[in-house]
Amino acid sequence: MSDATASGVRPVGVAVLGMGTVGTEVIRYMTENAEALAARIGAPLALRGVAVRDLTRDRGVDPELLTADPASLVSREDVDVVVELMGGIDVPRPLLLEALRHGKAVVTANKALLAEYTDELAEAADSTRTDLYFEAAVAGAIPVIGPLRRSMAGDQVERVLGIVNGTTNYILSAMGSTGADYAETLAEASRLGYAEADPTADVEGYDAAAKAAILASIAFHSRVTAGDVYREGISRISPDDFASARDMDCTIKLLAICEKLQREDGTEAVSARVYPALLPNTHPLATVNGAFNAVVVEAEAAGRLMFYGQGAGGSPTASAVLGDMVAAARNKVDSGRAPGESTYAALPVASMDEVSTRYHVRMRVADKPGVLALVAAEFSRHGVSIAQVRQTEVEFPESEMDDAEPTAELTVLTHRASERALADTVAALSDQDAVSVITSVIRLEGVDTE
Ligand SMILES: NC(=O)C1=CN([C@@H]2O[C@H](COP(=O)(O)OP(=O)(O)OC[C@H]3O[C@@H](n4cnc5c(N)ncnc54)[C@H](O)[C@@H]3O)[C@@H](O)[C@H]2O)C=CC1
Ligand SMILES: N[C@@H](CC=O)C(=O)O
Ligand code: NA
Repeated sequence: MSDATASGVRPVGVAVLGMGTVGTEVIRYMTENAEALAARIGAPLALRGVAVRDLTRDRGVDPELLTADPASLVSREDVDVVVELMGGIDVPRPLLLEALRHGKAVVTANKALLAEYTDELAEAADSTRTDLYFEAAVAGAIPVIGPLRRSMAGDQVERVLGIVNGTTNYILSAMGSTGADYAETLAEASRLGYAEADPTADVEGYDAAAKAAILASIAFHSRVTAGDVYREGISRISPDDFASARDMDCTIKLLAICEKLQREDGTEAVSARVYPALLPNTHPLATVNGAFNAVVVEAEAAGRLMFYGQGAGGSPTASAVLGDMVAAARNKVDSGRAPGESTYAALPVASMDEVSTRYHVRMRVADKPGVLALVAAEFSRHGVSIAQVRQTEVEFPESEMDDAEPTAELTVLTHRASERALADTVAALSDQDAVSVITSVIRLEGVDTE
């Protein structure tokens, strides 16, 4: 990227903070496609500096551009756009506030930061009428933030349902299709550059929860933070759960569900939740596998939309970062502005107790007369209607036959019920002597019937 052009157009100065999986690809494409990007922007991009931790590594970038001091880049006169690809919260947060308050546009992929501090960052951007772009923060390469912020700004979004974490989808897809080992598949996802620096963020649902918070905030024009999102990860999902899913012609996906709920008093609230769920094989999201993501948006005027693509990986994510960079750079050339953030609706966040869905409960019970009736009575006592029941005898190894009590595996699929009623039912069953263990409770989503 040159610092001047034959036409004398002032270049748009870019600083990149972090040159890891995503940053490396962003800089590669910036360099390889410099002319095309300049034509689209109306001016060339000029890489002013790259913040890295290790200055000694050869990164294919002019060593003169490398710095271990990201703060030195964010307020430089010759920097117009700051691209943050470091991750984490405590280090990038002050850096990006400083950049925005100096009128630099910010492009970031940092969902953990945005899920907590979008309001503060947006306010800083407004204070100097500069831009905050973050398409890469949710669902990698998939353009879903832009459509929600811009294309659907005139519609009434009712629900956003998606697979928004590539690492867990890669793991669950492998477990479901080949019975792959959880730990080995997670290690492979890290090797492929899908997982966060700490993969706990992925497998315990924190990453998906951060993305759900961002989606809910934009879709419902309200402030939803990661802490507002009900979150379950996938580490408890077992091969037996997949066997059960197959028996029901279902698969298991980690879903992010953001929706407006009508409360009993007629007011609206926002529910945002992330959990592994059974999904019928006929559902469009059931065929989203590997590190792919997909987001289904349901809106009053548009109806149902689905956005699909690679949700993780350095190159796919770089696509979204580069798109934002072009937009931010064009705005610097043309004095335009990115779509703003509006939390005017200020809807309250619903508690999980206000959510109702369907549940698949698996338990080990004594195989003797009256147990089935006892279990059914507990569901009935808590107002949970049973849709299907399945009981199979448990086979014991020869060596355990003499001492083993006849035991059965009992599976109950419910009709729609409240989280509270289901939780109370499970607690009551756990207290029953005839129920030795509740082996799993998984919600069933994507089924329109009650
Ligand atoms: N990997 C992926 O598929 C996606 C990642 N993201 C997000 O993009 C961001 C970057 O992700 P990755 O590139 O995968 O992470 P990474 O861990 O591969 O790269 C981060 C880089 O930033 C550097 N860094 C961290 N703190 C620094 C500091 N104080 N000074 C200088 N350098 C520093 C690290 O040394 C590392 O090279 C994260 O916020 C992540 O959540 C978003 C979408 C997809
Ligand atoms: N670790 C994340 C990266 C993209 O956001 C994921 O697996 O989706
Ligand atoms: Na995206």
